[in-house]
Formats: sequence, C-alpha cells, structure tokens
Amino acid sequence: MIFGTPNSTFLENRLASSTGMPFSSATSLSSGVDQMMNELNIQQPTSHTVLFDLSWEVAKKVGGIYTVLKTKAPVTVEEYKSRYALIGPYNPDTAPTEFEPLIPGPLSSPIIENMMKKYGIHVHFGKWLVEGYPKVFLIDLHSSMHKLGEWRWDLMSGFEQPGDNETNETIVFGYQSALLLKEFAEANPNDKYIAHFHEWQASVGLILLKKWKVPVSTIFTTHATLLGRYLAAGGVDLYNQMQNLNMDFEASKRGIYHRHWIEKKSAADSHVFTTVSEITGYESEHILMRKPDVILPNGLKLDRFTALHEFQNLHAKYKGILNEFVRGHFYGHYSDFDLDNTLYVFTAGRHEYFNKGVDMFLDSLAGLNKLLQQSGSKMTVVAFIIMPAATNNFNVESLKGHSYLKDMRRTCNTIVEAMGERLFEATSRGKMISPEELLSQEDIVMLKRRIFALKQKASGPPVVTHNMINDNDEILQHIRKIKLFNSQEDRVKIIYHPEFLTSTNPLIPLDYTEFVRGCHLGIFPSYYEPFGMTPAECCASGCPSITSNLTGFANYMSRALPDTDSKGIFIVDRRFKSSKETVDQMTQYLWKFTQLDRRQRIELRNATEKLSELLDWRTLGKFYKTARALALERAFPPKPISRSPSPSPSSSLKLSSGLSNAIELQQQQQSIVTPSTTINLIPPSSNITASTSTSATSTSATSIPIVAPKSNVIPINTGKENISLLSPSSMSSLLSDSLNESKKQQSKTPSTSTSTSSTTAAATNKPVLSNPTPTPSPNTSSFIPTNKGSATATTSIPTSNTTNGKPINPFEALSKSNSSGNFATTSTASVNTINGNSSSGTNSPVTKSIPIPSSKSLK
Ligand SMILES: O=c1ccn([C@@H]2O[C@H](COP(=O)(O)OP(=O)(O)O[C@H]3O[C@H](CO)[C@@H](O)[C@H](O)[C@H]3O)[C@@H](O)[C@H]2O)c(=O)[nH]1
Repeated sequence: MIFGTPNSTFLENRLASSTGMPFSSATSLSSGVDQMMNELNIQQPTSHTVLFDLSWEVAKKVGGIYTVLKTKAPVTVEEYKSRYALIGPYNPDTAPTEFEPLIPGPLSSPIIENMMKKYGIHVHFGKWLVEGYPKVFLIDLHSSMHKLGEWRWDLMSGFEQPGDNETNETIVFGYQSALLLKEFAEANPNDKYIAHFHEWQASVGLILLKKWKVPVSTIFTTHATLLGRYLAAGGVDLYNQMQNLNMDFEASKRGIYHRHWIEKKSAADSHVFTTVSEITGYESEHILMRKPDVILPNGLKLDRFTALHEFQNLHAKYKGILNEFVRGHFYGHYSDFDLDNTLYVFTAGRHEYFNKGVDMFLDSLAGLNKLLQQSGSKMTVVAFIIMPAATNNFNVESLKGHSYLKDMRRTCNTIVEAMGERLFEATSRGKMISPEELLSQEDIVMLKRRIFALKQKASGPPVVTHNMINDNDEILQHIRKIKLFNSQEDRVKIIYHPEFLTSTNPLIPLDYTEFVRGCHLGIFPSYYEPFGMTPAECCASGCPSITSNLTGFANYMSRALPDTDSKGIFIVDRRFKSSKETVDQMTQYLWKFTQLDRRQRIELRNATEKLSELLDWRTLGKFYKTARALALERAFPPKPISRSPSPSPSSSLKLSSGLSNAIELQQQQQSIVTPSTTINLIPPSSNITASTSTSATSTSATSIPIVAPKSNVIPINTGKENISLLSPSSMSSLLSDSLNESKKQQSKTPSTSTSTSSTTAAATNKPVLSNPTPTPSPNTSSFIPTNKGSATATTSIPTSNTTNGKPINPFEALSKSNSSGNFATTSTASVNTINGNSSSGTNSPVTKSIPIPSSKSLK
C-alpha cells in the first residue's frame, strides 16, 4: 500500500536527503533503547504494515497533540515511508496554510472514490506541510452532517446529548474515519493496518472498528483524561480523591457522561491502550478503568547545531526582537528601563488558569517583585503569558506604542542619512563640520516632536495586549488582585498576550519556538499536566524552565537525571507542599535566577540544551514501535495459543509468539510473586536484581528473570491481569546511560570554549550559581526540601540491560558526575516579605500527600 503518486513523494525524498538525518545515524543516546527493542523482538514494519495516526489536531493547531504529531512526523515517515498517513477532519480555515492537495496514488484513489460513491463522504488527500511531509486524509465533516442523528443514535442511544456540538462532530468524524479504514482493510486484505487514535475526539472510529469486526489493530492514546481535566480545573483534590470517586457519576454530574463514555470505551476496546506519563496512567486506571499497556513519553524534533554557540546566537537574535517589543511597549512611560538588565520569563499553552498553574505563576511573580524592590535591585523582569482567550484583536494602546517606536526609528534613520550627506559634503570640500551644523534645527524639532508624542501615552503600559471579550477572565482577575499593573516602581512587568504567537504578529513577530529561544526562563507550575510540551520545548531550545512535580515531563526528567536543578529544570513540589509553600519555593527559584550573571545563564542554557537528546523522537519514537508491535500481535496473532485463554482485551483475539509469548510466560510466573506487585520483563541475558525491599524474585524454572519494583512500571495490560513490559525507570536508565555515554564521547572531542566551560561545570560538580547575594529578608531558612535532588540516588533501578555483558546502572553512573545542585545549595532568601495577598489567591487544594507512583514515592 502506497499513499500518493510517485510524483507526490518526490519532494519528500529530496527533503529527507537534504535535511533529514538518516535514522541509523541517531546518536549513541538511543543505543541502549535499540538494544532493548532488539531483545524484545520489536521488528521493523514490513512492507505490508500500514500505519495511520488519527487526531482532531492533524493540520490544525489546538494544543499539544498538534506538536506531538507534527514533530513525530519525520521519524514516522522515515520508518514507514509511504505506508504512513494521518487522518483528521478537514478544516477550511487552516487547510490553506497546513495542507497541499495531491493526486492520490493508484491504491488510495479508488478508496477515496468509493467513499464518495458509497457514503457521500468527501475525503481530501494531500500532504501536511510540516517537516517529513506526511500524507493526510482530511475528511469533510459537512459531507455527512445529515447522518448525525442516525449515527448518534447507533452509538449512544439513551444517553446522547444532541446539543453538544463538539461531540456531534466527534461522532460524525468517528463514523467517517471508521468507514475509511474499513475500505482500506477490505481493499487490501494482505496488508496489516495499525490505526493509532489520539484522544477521545478522534476515537469513536476505534469503537466502531471493534463493533464491525474490521481487521485493523488499534492503539488508543489519551493525552489527558477528560474527566481528570474537569475535576482538577473544578478544584477537586484529584490525586487524593481519585480512588474515592464514582467516575461515571462525576461525569454525569458535569453533563459530560457521553464524552467520558467515548473515552472509556475507546480505552477498553483498543488492542493497546497508552498514555503519555505514569501519572496519567494512574489516573486512567481510576477514571477509564484500564491501566495503560505502554507509556509513550512525548518527544520533539530537535535542531542539530554543529557548534554550541549557534543556539546561543539564536537566543541573542530573538531576544533582540523581544527588546524591540519592550521598547515599543514601555519606553516613554518611564525612563529607567535598562534592557541589559532585563530578563524575559514566560508561561504559555492552553488557557487553563488553574490546571496550568497560572495562579502560582502570578503569585510567585508578585513575591519576586517584592524581593527585587526591597533589595533595591535594578533588574527588570518582563513576564509574558501566552494563552489564547476570546478577544477583539490588539488594543490601541499596545499598537500605538509600537507605531511611535517605528516612527522614531524611521526618523532617526532619515536624520542619520542626512547627517551623512552633510558630513560628506563638508569634508569633500576640505572643511570640518561642527556638531551644531551636523544636526540641523529641523532635525532637532523633528526629534522633539517624536519624543513628545512618545511621552503622551494616555495611561501606563497595558498589561494585556488585546481587547479581552471576557473582563472576568481569571488571569485578568488575578493580575488585578496582585496589583502588578506595570507601574514604574514594579520590578516585574506583566504582558498578557491572549493569542498564540506567529511570525506575522504586529507586536511580537516571532514564532513560538523563536520566542522561547529569546526568553530566559519558562515557568509551568501545572497542577494537571499529563506530559507538558512547553517545558520540553524549553529544554530543546536550551531555555531553563520551572515546572511542577505533578507533570509527566518532570517525572520523566527526574527519573533520567540525578540533579535536574543544575541542568536548568527546576521542579517545584505541588504534591507534598501546600499551595503557599509551593509559591514560596517558586519565588525562591525566581529570585535566585535573577541573581545569576550573564556567564552563569549561558552555562545553564548549555546544560539545559544538552538534555534535549532525552526528548528526541529518534529515541522516544521507539516506545511507539513497542506499542505498535504489541497491537499487531494482539490483532493478528500468527497462530492461536492453546495453553491459556486469550487475555487480550478483545475476546476474539488470541495472543501468540514474540511479545505475547513473553507476556504469557510472565503471566505464568506472576502466580509465584506477590499478586499485588507488577512485573518487569527483563531480557534473558540480564542480571536478576531485586530492586526494592518489597521485590519478589522469580524462582521459576523459566529463563526469564523477574524483578518486581513496587510501582515504577509501565504496565502491560492483557485484559484483567496486568503484566509489565517496560518500566519507566529502566527506560530512563537506558536513556540516561546513553546520554552519559554520549557525554563521555563528547568530552573526548575538542569543543568550543562555551561548551567546554559548561561541560566542565557539570562534570566537576561546580555549581553554576555562585552564592547568592544577601537577600532582603532576615529569614535564612533553606528553601530546597532536603530530599530534593536525590531522586535517583535511591530510586530502585533494576539492572535490566547489559552492555557487553556488563550490567548497566545508569543512575549510579550519572550520580558520580552529578553536579552539586547549584540551585539546591544554600539559600538565604525568604518570601516572608511577600505581600500577604500573593499566595492567598491560589485556590488549589492543599496536596499534602498524593498517592501516585512517581520517583518520589520510590525513594
Ligand atoms: O504561542 C504559542 C504557545 C504555545 N504553543 C504550543 O502549544 C502547545 C501546548 O502544549 P501543552 O501545554 O502540552 O498542550 P495541551 O493542549 O494541554 O496538551 C495535552 O497533550 C499534550 C501532548 O501529549 C500533553 O503534553 C499535555 O500535558 C496535555 O495537557 C505547545 O506544544 C506549544 O508549542 C504554540 O504553538 N504557540
């Protein structure tokens, strides 16, 4: 099966050969994972395997899933070539910039025609205009809207909600996409199809494929649970209450039972169920009633720089554009703005005030403002909030400032040009020119007028760049409460930009990734964050960030790294601290960040950027391979197994060789270990290691050793019994080990001076941050919890892999070169001086103890 005509693949081939890195040349970081995949018998897809990703966000940006699919596209195209395509709804608004129509190839062409002839469904075929140029089938929802009533009744009669337009569209897309997949599967019975559904909005088709018994293997990934998001945003103490809630009832109470049902049914009906982090895996178990089979951490497409200073240059370049914005916004209002002493911090993403931790972001900025004021600091911190909200376009005040500035620049350029002419004229006549003659009276008048106009701004520099439709917007309300109104005496200025950034933006003409590069620090203290693309993107751009220990990203990174602080990933505690304490901790991080000098910030950026390999799809894409292999095996078992009844979620399917055989063996062995513990499948060549005091080691005669870490496992769900295949700790062990290996290799090769300094800093345990300057507060308590930074020292890691016969314990290896945690060293700053209001606005539940599996609970 090939999508597209030979011509339609021409451009992609050229692009891949000119810019794409060959898959085989991926760095040594992935070697450990490669080995694991080989040992787990994960095969490359055959020429008869066809893969589809289905999502609402194909060629349409809504949030993080768009980023996941877009950045994953190059490696998936490389792996599946023309046997990969995405399916999404056709969106006439975004199609012109995201999609280019193509003539379908000889195999997909009759299917597209059939869709129209048999069902009246209009399918657009073409390529998505992102790197890798994957093929896409975009389905026109309107061509089937007349079927809505019939389909909705067929799917959910008795509990449908006809007024819910989002679900209506979801249902229509579900039937359309299932019909499309059915056509493919029927037309090509020799091909094996994998349909990977992302999020409930795209997954009705999965339910139908199972119902119609279409031979397609299915994967369902929930990037967040619907109800989890609702509960968290609604102030429910989600992680502590989860076990006690009747989820169906909670969904009904909120009028979203029908949506919740789609999500739950998709999880139940899929051959393989996955999510993006352990924390969401735990949540899925309670909300969707199924443990994920595999955890698929999100990756990114990384920019490769030949020299380390290149990305530092990009920072300078994009910071220059932010400087221009700041001039236009603030100059003329007050005269003490020093751009050399200004830091840019930001938060960004979906507009979820509480879930994304905007409340804490603002409270900690209020605290920082006080600290800076009291210390007499001349530093200015400009804090951006990039979160879309309903607006009536940019506000006049913001635009005016920028047009004044542009006018001023034009005037200066004209005057300079005229001065040059005068200078040339005089000197070519052999005459010296006086400064008075150089700058004419006319010039002076012109300049005075501009200065006057600049100072005539009616009010202070606006906090919001747009006219908000909802004046009661929670973010606005909070800014009012903490009174950060960009007054002259405030050291922290706020810019709320309620729209995603684009390079055509009249105020900040930068794409989001460029904006991230231009900033100094990203701040994402989320309460509900299954993974968190925003801190991951920061890392990939070498921008340090603050995030919370309730995010999948923080969990993933802190498992892979012994000391995240020294690498520019600061993790605040939202699990074991009260809201006020978390805000204090964040304020301290911010305060200390403002105390770094330029050289220290450069070193920190270098350290952060080096971590990006951990997030490379070339590495993480391999967990997708695991999920696909498992889905194929469950859907297309080579031969039925007589030894035990099929444990597949789909009762009609039987497990067979390869992965499933291994799983079966595990099932047999499970009976001899503590029933409540989960099991790791270790490659046969590995050493057996009891990873915790509660571990149970198999005494079975079989050759596969078993390790039973308490809860740090990625469960493999084979129906009722849950069998583990890959544990996140072994996963990150492999990653960090490879990272360590690649570091060793790097240190053997000559590098630029910047890279040398940062490598040295990390390797010699030298803190990047020198002792902080005396703080305005008399309180000298340390702000870092004493157990911080020790996550991997005591985390139990099964030595589940070997290199040349030697067991790998990457965390041990890494901890030897662990720098001493520059941010976790002595701190004398305190936030006792923070305005009493500052954290009172945080309406989060006090999360004293959250019983979720994570690095912390494993210590
Ligand atoms: O001006 C901007 C600002 C942000 N972004 C993007 O917006 C996305 C926001 O990502 P995230 O906060 O992760 O998105 P959500 O929509 O909340 O995504 C869900 O799905 C993601 C993918 O699995 C998970 O990481 C999240 O935790 C989960 O909530 C990021 O990729 C940013 O690049 C832009 O494109 N332009």
